Amino acid sequence: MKIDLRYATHPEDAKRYDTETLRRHFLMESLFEPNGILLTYSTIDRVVVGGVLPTTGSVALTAPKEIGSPTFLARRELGAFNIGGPGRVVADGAVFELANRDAIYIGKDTADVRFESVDPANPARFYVMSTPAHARCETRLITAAQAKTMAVGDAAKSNKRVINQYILPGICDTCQLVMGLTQLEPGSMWNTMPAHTHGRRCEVYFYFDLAEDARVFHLLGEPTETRHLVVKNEQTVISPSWSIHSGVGTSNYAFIWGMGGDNVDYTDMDWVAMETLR
Ligand SMILES: O=C[C@H](O)[C@@H](O)CC(=O)C(=O)O
Ligand SMILES: [Zn+2]
Repeated sequence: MKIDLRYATHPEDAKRYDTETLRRHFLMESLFEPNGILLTYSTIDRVVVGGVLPTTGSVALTAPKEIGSPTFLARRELGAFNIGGPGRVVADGAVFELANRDAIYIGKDTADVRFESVDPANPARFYVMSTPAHARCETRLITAAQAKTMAVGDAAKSNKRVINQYILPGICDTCQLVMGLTQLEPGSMWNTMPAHTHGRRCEVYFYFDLAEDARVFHLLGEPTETRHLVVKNEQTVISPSWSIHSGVGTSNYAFIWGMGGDNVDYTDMDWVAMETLR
């Protein structure tokens, strides 16, 4: 396992960052390594995000020093989405089968977590996100069919997409972790415009299902001080609570969003009027 430490940033500092500095603080460029776990630990809401790519072996979630506990989930909860071939998560001996786009919520106190692929030639790819948790919610599989879907946007605005909510109260009990997956329709490239912030929570976007030469111009920054990051397939951007998080692609794409912070109310967003954006 490799874990990269990132620190929180004040928006007055962030507005002076050049491209390279923005990328160093807010972008995770690489998440997958065969039979490995690549994580980023951010002091923003103490979220941990990353990827697990089991091929021939069973990949165990160990607790590096940054986690500060004997096991990874002693004081945390975790969500994992499979974006690859058929996979398996084993949580304290209980086996969960995850097809493509199925997710699992793993509750606090789960001591032993392992990730596996059914077929090493068509490996599972798990995108994971973890937040601190101080109560145990039940570990459970949320299949793509069980997610709550919301069709939003329209083709004339190039933002027709389906927001799939997976880890949210009412669908799956959780302490502070909230996660879902948004799929853009062919011909639609914009997500989340008009944009919003939510001072109560940070948000992480993991973009995937992009062709090798496709890019998403991810928008971040305070609404009156926007910046962009050019993002490619399977890259991740962290948005502090003061930042918008929106993007436009050179093609359609999908992304997994996840939040951590002070509430688990999906609708708690501060919408930004177009007139305000700079
Ligand atoms: O706070 C919620 C999030 O930003 C996302 O759910 C937005 C999103 O998936 C979309 O607009 O497509
Ligand atoms: Zn948001």
